[in-house]
Amino acid sequence: MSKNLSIVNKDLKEERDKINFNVEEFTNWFYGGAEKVKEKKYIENYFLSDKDLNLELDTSYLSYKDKYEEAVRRSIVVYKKLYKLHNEMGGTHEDFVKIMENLRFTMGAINPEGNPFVLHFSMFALTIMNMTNDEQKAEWLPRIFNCNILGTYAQTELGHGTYIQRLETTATYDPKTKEFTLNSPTLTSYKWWPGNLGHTVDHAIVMAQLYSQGKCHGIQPFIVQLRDSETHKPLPGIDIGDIGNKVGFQTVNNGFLGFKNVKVPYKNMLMKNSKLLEDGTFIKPKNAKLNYGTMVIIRVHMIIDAACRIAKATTIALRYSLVRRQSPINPNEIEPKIIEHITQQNKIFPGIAKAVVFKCMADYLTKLHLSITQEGNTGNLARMPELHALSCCLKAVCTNEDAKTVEVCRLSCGGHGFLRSAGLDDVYRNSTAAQTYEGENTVMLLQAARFLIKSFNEARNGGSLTEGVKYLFDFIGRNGKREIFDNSINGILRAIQAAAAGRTYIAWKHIEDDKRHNSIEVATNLAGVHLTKAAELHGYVCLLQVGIEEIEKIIRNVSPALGLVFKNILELFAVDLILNKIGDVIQHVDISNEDIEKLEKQMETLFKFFRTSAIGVVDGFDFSDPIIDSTLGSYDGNVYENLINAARKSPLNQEDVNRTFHLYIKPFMKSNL
Ligand SMILES: CCCCCCCCCCCCCCCCCCCCC/C=C/C(=O)SCCNC(=O)CCNC(=O)[C@H](O)C(C)(C)COP(=O)(O)OP(=O)(O)OC[C@H]1O[C@@H](n2cnc3c(N)ncnc32)[C@H](O)[C@@H]1OP(=O)(O)O
Ligand SMILES: Cc1cc2nc3c(=O)[nH]c(=O)nc-3n(C[C@H](O)[C@H](O)[C@H](O)COP(=O)(O)OP(=O)(O)OC[C@H]3O[C@@H](n4cnc5c(N)ncnc54)[C@H](O)[C@@H]3O)c2cc1C
Repeated sequence: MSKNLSIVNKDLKEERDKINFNVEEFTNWFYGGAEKVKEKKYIENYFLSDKDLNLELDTSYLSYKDKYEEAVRRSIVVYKKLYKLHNEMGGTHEDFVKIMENLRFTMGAINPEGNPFVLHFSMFALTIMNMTNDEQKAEWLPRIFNCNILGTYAQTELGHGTYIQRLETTATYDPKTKEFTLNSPTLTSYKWWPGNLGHTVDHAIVMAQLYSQGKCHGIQPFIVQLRDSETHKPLPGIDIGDIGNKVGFQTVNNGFLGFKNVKVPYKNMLMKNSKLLEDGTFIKPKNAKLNYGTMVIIRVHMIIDAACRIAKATTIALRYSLVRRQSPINPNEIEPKIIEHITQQNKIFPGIAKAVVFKCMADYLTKLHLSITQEGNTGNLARMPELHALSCCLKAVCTNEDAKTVEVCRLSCGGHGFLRSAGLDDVYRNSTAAQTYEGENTVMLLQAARFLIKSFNEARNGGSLTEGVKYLFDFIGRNGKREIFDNSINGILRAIQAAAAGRTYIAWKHIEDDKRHNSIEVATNLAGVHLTKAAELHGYVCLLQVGIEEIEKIIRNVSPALGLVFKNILELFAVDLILNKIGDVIQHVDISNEDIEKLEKQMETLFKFFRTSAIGVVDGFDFSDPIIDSTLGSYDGNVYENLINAARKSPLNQEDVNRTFHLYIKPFMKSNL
């Protein structure tokens, strides 16, 4: 997609003239190579240039219902084109995934408040791909791929989202009719939240408690038809609808769903993992948690989403900060660009570094997921808990950081940041939604902490540990002595590791002490705050460790000028991290006041260096103007023209006197009260 062709603001041009590395080289890294960048630009342009999308229409002014209808209309334009492009590209599955992955971000510009088909093209399809036997794949995949049926993933209920073992929807098998009967026995058993469920899809993966031969066999996935394929009317026994207005995701069409004696054929239970014989005999899977697999895949994908939201928000905040002038630093000088205020740099530069490090982590986790899945396909499930713990931990840490950073970016744009046209509100709403969906973040941290405590026990007993938690051995080896701080990047990593291990030890000790008077479960609950802190610190250890490893590799493969920028970014991430976690570090590391002052000074030096590179890095994220969709963050930096133009489009400005004046205001003013 070409940059905006209008004249670039002179302050922004002056900044770009000073960039001392090759921006394109950075972009090539961010998207995985020059070929991928070309592909991304092509796909973006292919979709966004379509006039039928009518992207001129600002949907934020529409009613709830109109927003949904417009989102469906636009999505259909997109998906028709997707299939056309897929055919042109050769029609392989890889081509499809390639388009989908690029489309994910383009979709944000097309449906800023969410995509009413996202669950079909993600959780629904992925569950069928990964949890079915061969016959089921043959039956369902072509229909899903061709969109002859549309589906969602219906797990959460009114009463339970986190504790999925206690979901209440039942699926009772009758071997005589070879059917399941689905029921929602209570109000709290109603499915509640599934995206696209309300009025869009006609099928769902339904997670329900399986009853057979008089016993409950835990939650299992079923594919269930919900609406008639011709009329789209709910089928008999199905009570379905939209859950109403939300904080965000307005056009995702999250829904509710109740069942009353709904019959589902035998072949519709997904049977790759658990199996039910036709006579009703249940055969347990190798690991009961295999049914949670789709959630793991999506959590892995959520890290790159977090990186991209931060990249987008920092692009807006930085470009704006380079053209906005306010408050002279020296009283007799002209007002500087607001970025010259060091506090502004402190708000934005660490965010840019996070986007880069999260992208490194997303690449790492994607590879790890692939390799553990391949092991799983050969029957080796040994590393499933490690992947589960890591994906929970990073999903929580990255989306928490994401929401925090996006909000700081909004604040860094002052009053204008509060305008919808600034483009930060939808990013924030999507960030904060991600803190809850696919596992509430506290709960995710507690899952990761379980793994940490297990590993700590293992380390104490001289057992073996997975690579990512080997630092627990160092802590135990120090035998109560504190880690000595040294001010290098690896020194910072060791300090954060010591803090994470130390907090794990505090949580472990808390549990051990409380166990004397309580059950292990109660003792674990009482240690909850320590456990979440330990898991959070562990997440930062992983990010820094992977950041160091990946960025060292990158530096070896890019030009020296870009290498220096990456080095600067890594140090920014590390120093910002240790200063933010200094309380935890002080508890477990021998670090002096002078060391801390040195770190603070180092941060200032890092800011100074990054001051000239920052614009190159955010330009290198390569968000085109339609994707940025921001009056403050467009490539040309013409923020004031953009702001007034956007304001003029307000529906209230389409007439110079609003009817409420004659209806209410004038009579009120003339009434003399
Ligand atoms: C048409 C063609 C398409 C082609 C497709 C191509 C697609 C390619 C592109 C893909 C693009 C992707 C795009 C992504 C965008 C997606 C946008 C999505 C929009 C939003 C959708 C939102 C959806 C949802 O929210 S779905 C609902 C999610 N719900 C949750 O997350 C619930 C959270 N709760 C849990 O996960 C569990 O209940 C848990 C883990 C908290 C506890 O479970 P439990 O059974 O009660 O477990 P417990 O007894 O406590 O034991 C813990 C024990 O179990 C181990 N464990 C748990 N889970 C796992 C696991 N998954 N794997 C391995 N082990 C696991 C855990 O380790 C503990 O072990 P021990 O400590 O040893 O006991
Ligand atoms: C935008 C959005 C989209 C969604 N899309 C889907 C979808 O497509 N399909 C689907 O099935 N679901 C979907 N969900 C549901 C989502 O997965 C759940 O809301 C989420 O897993 C949290 O569960 P909950 O709502 O039951 O929260 P609760 O578990 O009730 O959480 C409430 C509070 O209790 C705390 N808490 C709960 N359990 C524990 C514990 N064990 N230890 C400590 N604290 C605890 C939590 O930390 C939280 O503070 C969506 C949700 C949202 C917001």
